Amino acid sequence: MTARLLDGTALSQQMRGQIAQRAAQLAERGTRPGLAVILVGDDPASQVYVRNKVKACGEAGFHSVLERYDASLGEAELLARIEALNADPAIHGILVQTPLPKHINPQKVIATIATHKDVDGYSVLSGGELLTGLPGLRPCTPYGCMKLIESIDYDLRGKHAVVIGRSNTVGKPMALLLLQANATVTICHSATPDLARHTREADVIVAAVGRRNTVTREMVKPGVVVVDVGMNRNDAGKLCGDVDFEGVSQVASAITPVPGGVGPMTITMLLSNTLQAAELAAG
Ligand SMILES: NC(=O)C1=CN([C@@H]2O[C@H](COP(=O)(O)OP(=O)(O)OC[C@H]3O[C@@H](n4cnc5c(N)ncnc54)[C@H](OP(=O)(O)O)[C@@H]3O)[C@@H](O)[C@H]2O)C=CC1
Ligand SMILES: Nc1nc(=O)c2c([nH]1)NC[C@@H]1CN(c3ccc(C(=O)N[C@@H](CCC(=O)O)C(=O)O)cc3)C=[N+]21
Repeated sequence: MTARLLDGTALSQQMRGQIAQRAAQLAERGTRPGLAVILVGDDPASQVYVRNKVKACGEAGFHSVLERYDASLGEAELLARIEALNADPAIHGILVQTPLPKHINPQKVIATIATHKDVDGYSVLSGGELLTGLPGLRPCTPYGCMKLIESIDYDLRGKHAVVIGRSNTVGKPMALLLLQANATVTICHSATPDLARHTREADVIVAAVGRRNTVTREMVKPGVVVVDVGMNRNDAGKLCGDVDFEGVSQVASAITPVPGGVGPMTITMLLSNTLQAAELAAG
């Protein structure tokens, strides 16, 4: 069997068209969605991601600002900048790109962003809203993974979903979204002794580890749906995910590519969250 491609580029294009339309309607009522992206330091991957985010904002008709600071920026100065953006009515979403330099505490940064502008969905309140099933801003990457699964009308009810990875930004919220969609969810991590024992039982696998070839063909059952969040480089320097795409795509029923899968959807859901925040602000 050859798997169906869960094409994040195509789904993003479609969704961003709809987002741009809603943004134009909101702009007619006097509110243009606005996103502020803050980048501290010169991590090359982060530079690519923030550029993609700002470009996507422009294409959707959003207002956006990119603030770049030297890695030596003090924590207090960063927090003061965030406070200023909290008070800026033209800004509906604030994103501080991670990783941050070691002298800056990311928890403090997240806690300083006004909750209603936390379009990453990283705040304690957003986490609690997700946990309890209340409406709120969902973390972009897991939210995008759900949209990819929904795009093929796959019904998660009663299915066994295995999430590999338990970070606060990807693995944990991913597991909660799958649970909310009525899947039976297993969360695996670095202390899981026999990963393959779990993945072999899975109807759906979401891999969010950061290590290539974490999921190989022998580890999955035929027909599995595979969502690959990982962003790694192979020996040739090429971008690749956590899943051996070549092997697994021969037995899976659907699989995301890297690049062109979850990555573009993360940015699409960032636009969606920013629009949602702007619509709420406009009343
Ligand atoms: N496409 C996109 O939009 C995005 C991609 N990413 C990518 O996704 C990947 C994961 O990101 P993130 O969650 O932030 O990473 P973290 O490093 O925060 O988390 C990785 C998780 O993987 C677990 N893990 C590590 N080794 C193994 C193993 N051998 N078996 C099972 N689990 C393991 C860790 O377990 P433990 O908790 O025990 O340490 C941890 O929970 C990275 O490649 C990142 O670049 C991230 C965000 C967005
Ligand atoms: N506050 C914060 N919010 C984030 O959402 C956030 C973050 N920090 N830090 C890093 C991770 C990673 N992340 C990606 C976004 C887009 C692509 C993306 O567009 N990927 C393209 C390829 C890009 C390339 O060519 O390198 C693709 O997969 O097709 C990847 C990764 C967001 N993150």
